Amino acid sequence: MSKTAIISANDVDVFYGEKQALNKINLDIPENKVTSLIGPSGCGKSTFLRSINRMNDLVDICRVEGSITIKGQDIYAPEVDVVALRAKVGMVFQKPNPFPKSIYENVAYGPKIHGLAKSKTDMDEIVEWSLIKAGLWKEVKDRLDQPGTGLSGGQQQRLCIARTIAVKPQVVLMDEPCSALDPIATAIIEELIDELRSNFTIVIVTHSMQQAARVSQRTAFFHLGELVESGPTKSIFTSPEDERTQNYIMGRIG
Ligand SMILES: Nc1ncnc2c1ncn2[C@@H]1O[C@H](COP(=O)(O)OP(=O)(O)OP(=O)(O)O)[C@@H](O)[C@H]1O
Repeated sequence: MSKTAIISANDVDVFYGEKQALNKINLDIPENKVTSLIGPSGCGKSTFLRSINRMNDLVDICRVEGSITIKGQDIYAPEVDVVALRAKVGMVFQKPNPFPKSIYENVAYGPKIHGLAKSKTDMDEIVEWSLIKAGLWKEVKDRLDQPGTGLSGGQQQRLCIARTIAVKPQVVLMDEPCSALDPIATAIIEELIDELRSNFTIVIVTHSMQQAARVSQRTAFFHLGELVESGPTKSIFTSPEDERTQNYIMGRIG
């Protein structure tokens, strides 16, 4: 594991039943940077992302082998509390999915179940901090009691980001967080991702190479369940070492 890596995947294999979706993945993910996972459809990007917070545990037929460590701790060790792990490694999904509750309650939910606020004042502060960090505070501060589902798609996605960061995770996983958004909402989220990396380590799956180039410092290219290469985003896009990466970047595959 390199010195600056917060997440380290070592020989990770993932199977769905008999079918192997990931083959011997070795990847170090550095702290306080944005790492994007790119590659053609079905190459295993989401599977890898979901193995970082054990979301794959929810799929009965899914089996993970090898090891993934976060700050040196094996997240698949038997003593790991998966609920606590998912607070430490939060996730933002493709489609904004706020709870059918108020804006305030959407953000307060995580801190409440993890006992992070001792008083209403504490909770108010956490909610405000999270909404500010998610770039949503100004737009919603006068209507915190209104339903989160009443916001626009882009605002809902920022609400989901606020909800994720409210429990102060170390890592935020994002699975195509802009794919349901228009270009303006996408640009706002991309700017936000750049700001968030000072507090969090971000791993993002994206189909858009332009997005990977805009938001990430590191890029990992997956193909048919293999990690073909990874490195600084600029090098991956301007001088990839492997022909498969080159072909993907030139639009010849995927
Ligand atoms: N729940 C599941 N059950 C069975 N097979 C699955 C499941 N989820 C994914 N797979 C298979 O694992 C492989 C990798 O899928 P995955 O969704 O990780 O790829 P991806 O690169 O994220 O694709 P996309 O870009 O289309 O989202 C595919 O062959 C897919 O069919």
